[in-house]
Amino acid sequence: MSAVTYELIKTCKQTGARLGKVHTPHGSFETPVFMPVGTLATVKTMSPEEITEIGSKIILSNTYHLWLRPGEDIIREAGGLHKFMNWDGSILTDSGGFQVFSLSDLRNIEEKGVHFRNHISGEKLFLSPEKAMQIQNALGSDIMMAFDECPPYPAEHKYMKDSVERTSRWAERCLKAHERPEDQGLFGIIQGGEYEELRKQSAKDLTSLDFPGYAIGGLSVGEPKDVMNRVLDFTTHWLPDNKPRYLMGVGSPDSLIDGSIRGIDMFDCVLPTRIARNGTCMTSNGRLVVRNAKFARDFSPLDPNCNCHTCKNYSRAYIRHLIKADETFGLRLTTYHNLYFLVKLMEQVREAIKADRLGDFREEFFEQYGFNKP
Ligand SMILES: Nc1cc(CSc2ncc[nH]2)c2nc(N)[nH]c(=O)c2c1
Repeated sequence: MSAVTYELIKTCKQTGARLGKVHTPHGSFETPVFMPVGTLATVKTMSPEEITEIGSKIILSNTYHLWLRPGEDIIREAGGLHKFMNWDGSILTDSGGFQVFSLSDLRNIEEKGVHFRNHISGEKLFLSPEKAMQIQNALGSDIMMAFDECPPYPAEHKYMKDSVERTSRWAERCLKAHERPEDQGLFGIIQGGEYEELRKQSAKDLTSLDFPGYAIGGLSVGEPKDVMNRVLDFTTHWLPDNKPRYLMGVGSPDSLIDGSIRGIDMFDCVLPTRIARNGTCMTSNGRLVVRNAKFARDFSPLDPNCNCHTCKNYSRAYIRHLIKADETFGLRLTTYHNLYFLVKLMEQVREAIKADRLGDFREEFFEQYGFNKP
């Protein structure tokens, strides 16, 4: 019995969206779901209690970062990542390959794994499918990701084909190296760029290995949104209905809705927490850059339609003042609001699926948020 199982509850009659539930050793969560990112064992500026208060039941963390600092041995000795960070919900950890390519130089990828330079100390390091499994086993995450290569966008077909075939061989090595599949679910990651037959090959290779869930990787790497949507349209066809589908690194409110419409169940993105730290907020009427001078005497909430702690207690003028004064409390208020906004957005998506009207909801949300503006 896998540690992670999926329950398909219903499919939206108006779109390809699915209402489901994922069960892990640390609880269950409804899908489609947005997962806050806590790269270094914290969702930046938020306490675990606040993440729970916002309504999140699963967060992400990073194998690469925690391996480098503080080291998986310390986290293992603490009793695992849940105990170390005092979070008793579910945790998904990415496998490190993507972070090596986005953070380190001196990268040399070969069949055995990836040689690179530690982006903090400069020392030469090596990460392999086996090492990525060993680290995630030590972290004790509920959902582990296979070690993959996420090629740059765009990539030549020949390079992408060789990379997909290596990522499939690495996936098999991950399954062999994974110590406790009964305690931690391991998801395979589909690659293949924008090439339909490579996405089909990757999906067939990985679904033949029968992972408890599948991620669609290699997207949200700079490609236009219509390319991402086209790749989703044909890739989900080759994924089983009874397993979760996780679109990595996505995203913005429009991509969360469009990905849900295309049958994606799980999303993550650093966007809401990252833009919050420079004073940019997501609101039901579009983005609001609260540090702008025009809000200096605006005593209304960030979003008049939001019931979050920030919007019920603090004004744009006050939050602008804190951000301009580099007061940490300001970042906490914007981060709390942005995460609450996306968690609530996914609740609305799930409600729209229940009512078989996600297509109508998309039109209403896009209109109010301003996505349709030329
Ligand atoms: N866009 C994108 C984002 C991420 C990071 S997801 C994440 N890790 C930690 C937080 N969020 C990816 N990760 C992997 N392993 N493979 C990918 O193809 C890929 C693509």
